[in-house]
Amino acid sequence: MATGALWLIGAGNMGGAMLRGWLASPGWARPVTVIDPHVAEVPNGVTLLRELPSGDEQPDILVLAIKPQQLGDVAPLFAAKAGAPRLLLSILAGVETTTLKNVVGADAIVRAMPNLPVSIGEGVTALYSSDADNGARSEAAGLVASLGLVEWVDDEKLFDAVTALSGCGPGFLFRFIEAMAQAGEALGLPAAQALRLATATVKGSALLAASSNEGPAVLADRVASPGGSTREGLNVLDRDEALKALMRATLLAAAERNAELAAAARSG
Ligand SMILES: NC(=O)C1=CN([C@@H]2O[C@H](COP(=O)(O)OP(=O)(O)OC[C@H]3O[C@@H](n4cnc5c(N)ncnc54)[C@H](O)[C@@H]3O)[C@@H](O)[C@H]2O)C=CC1
Ligand SMILES: O=C(O)[C@@H]1CCC=N1
Repeated sequence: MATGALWLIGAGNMGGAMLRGWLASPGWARPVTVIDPHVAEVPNGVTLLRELPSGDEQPDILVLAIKPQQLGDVAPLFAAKAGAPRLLLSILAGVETTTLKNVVGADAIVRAMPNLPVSIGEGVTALYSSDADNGARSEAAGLVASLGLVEWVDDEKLFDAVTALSGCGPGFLFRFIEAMAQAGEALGLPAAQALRLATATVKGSALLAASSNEGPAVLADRVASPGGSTREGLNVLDRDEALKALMRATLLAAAERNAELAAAARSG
């Protein structure tokens, strides 16, 4: 297991989730420094700094996990440094490689789009790099492998799409669970019980879909006996492609926002 120092700039919702995932992964051996002016505490063994150290010291791996709108705050600190990290892993939605190269630099830059379940090793991390060699690519992939599924994206233009799907996706699914539970409640179930049923149903269905050789359309048909109640419910979701149209509009709105964030970061 690699042992070079890792600096994590920003340990909020997502940086914190990655940190928890890494520290829980077997054999994790890198010394970690969190740089965050606001985070209340960090796990045992992790160093906390309130700002990027001045001077030319650089880590082996720098993980950038601030908000895209906060990039301008750290830019002058990086500009003042003579060197650059060996590998930069940026999880900033929308912010492109060219912008990262201008602001931070690094021998190799890899964009990563994780999602919140990385904190329990069940996440998805999409990766893209225009300049990393095979060694740096496998190092980046190895870094996130313990956090769940890893998928490379070949074209940076598709990064906004994976961000909308798997990066934002947990947010949409949490909303779905909430809506399903509330619908159960409207049919008379106690709220807490409805939430338990909805959460376990989504979990079990996702596990089954992930382990099955059959696609979700076939699996849905397995639940829907002809003339039965599931079919009546599916008819509501399928009428005028109601659910599909809603998901298309949802992902499009998220992808368009990523493109706006990229444009803002480009213009500094
Ligand atoms: N929340 C999510 O599910 C996902 C977020 N992302 C990306 O992760 C990044 C962070 O998002 P969240 O964690 O949700 O935001 P957040 O607001 O929870 O975390 C940002 C952290 O950065 C810290 N910070 C602010 N200014 C700083 C500075 N100058 N130096 C060091 N740290 C600073 C804040 O104190 C905070 O702890 C964003 O770029 C977002 O696009 C990517 C995938 C999923
Ligand atoms: O909402 C956001 O901007 C970030 C990007 C992916 C998930 N959360």
